Amino acid sequence: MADVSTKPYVDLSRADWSALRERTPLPLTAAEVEALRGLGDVIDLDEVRDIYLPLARLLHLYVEATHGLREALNTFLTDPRSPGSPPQRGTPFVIGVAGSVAVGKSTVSRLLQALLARPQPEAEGHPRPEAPRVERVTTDGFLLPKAELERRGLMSRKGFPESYDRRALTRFVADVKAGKPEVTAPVYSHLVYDIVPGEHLTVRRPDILIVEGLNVLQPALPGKDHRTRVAVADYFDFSVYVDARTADIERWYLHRFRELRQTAFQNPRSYFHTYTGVSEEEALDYARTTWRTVNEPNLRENIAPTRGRATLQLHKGPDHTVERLSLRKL
Ligand SMILES: Nc1ncnc2c1ncn2[C@@H]1O[C@H](COP(=O)(O)OP(=O)(O)O)[C@@H](O)[C@H]1O
Ligand SMILES: CC(C)(COP(=O)(O)O)[C@@H](O)C(=O)NCCC(=O)O
Repeated sequence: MADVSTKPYVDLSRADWSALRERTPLPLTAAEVEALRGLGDVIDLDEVRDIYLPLARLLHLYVEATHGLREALNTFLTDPRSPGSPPQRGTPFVIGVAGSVAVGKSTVSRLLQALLARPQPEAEGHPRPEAPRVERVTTDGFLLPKAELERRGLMSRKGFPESYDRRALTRFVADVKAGKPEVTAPVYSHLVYDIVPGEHLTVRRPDILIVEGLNVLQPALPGKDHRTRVAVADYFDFSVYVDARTADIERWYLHRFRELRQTAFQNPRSYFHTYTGVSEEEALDYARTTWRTVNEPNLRENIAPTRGRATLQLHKGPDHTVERLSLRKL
């Protein structure tokens, strides 16, 4: 597995990576397997064991290392003239999850949330740490409201960087990262295809925050005054790019649309309810057009170019199983 190349990433085959699970303590208990099944996704349990358990272990190592850095910072900041000067409190560890529409970001994020929230093993000489509190937010809450997208002529650019209130998203993550006791985010409804007026989600100083969205690895826009602005990714301690071949992602997108037509779209309040009253072929034609004119160009122009900014790239095969991984060297 030795990697002597000068590339910024270490490439690991599935076999290399899954061998690391031998070093991952705490295999899943039967109750945890049941709980994971209850997440609502069809996740193969071998995949959880071979790919996502080692990933959760790696993330815990990063969290611990970050705590170590904070202690070093506190030592540095301690004023020798007033030894009682207050130490900096720990701030949440922030993980970004990026990738195309329908590549599996939500599934990976929900899984990581469940795995990271498991109680951690006792380290020698230390009391058993409490199970971390892990919160998850999706960036769709920061999409501009439908009326505003219509006003700006952006309805066919939904998911493109300009369809979001990027400042509000960055401010949200900056506030969480800074340790604010309560930070709120707007909520998007896939049912009505719009922001829900008056609804918010509140994040209260979690140990770990997962921020999932198409554009979370986008660099900052240059400021009007040419001063550098910050982007949401500047607050990430770790990031994952979920990668797959475009033809596979299109197939997953169409498959999900077909499933939603049998379930969520049946609700008369659904924005897509009309697609339950036409033939499957007609409904799929609409989905294919949305893929070809919105989601695929967004992937090509905006999302895929951010892949090289991620700490870890998961490369999926046609059946969602991870075939290879690229882990950034520090
Ligand atoms: N690991 C996986 N195994 C099987 N199916 C998956 C997996 N990940 C995602 N899917 C399926 O692929 C589709 C897209 O996944 P989703 O997590 O909703 O994507 P995104 O959040 O990127 O839009 C869904 O139908 C989901 O059930
Ligand atoms: C809501 C989305 C922009 C994704 O949001 P996000 O990743 O920011 O949470 C996307 O799922 C979407 O609805 N795109 C519009 C095109 C389509 O209907 O597929």
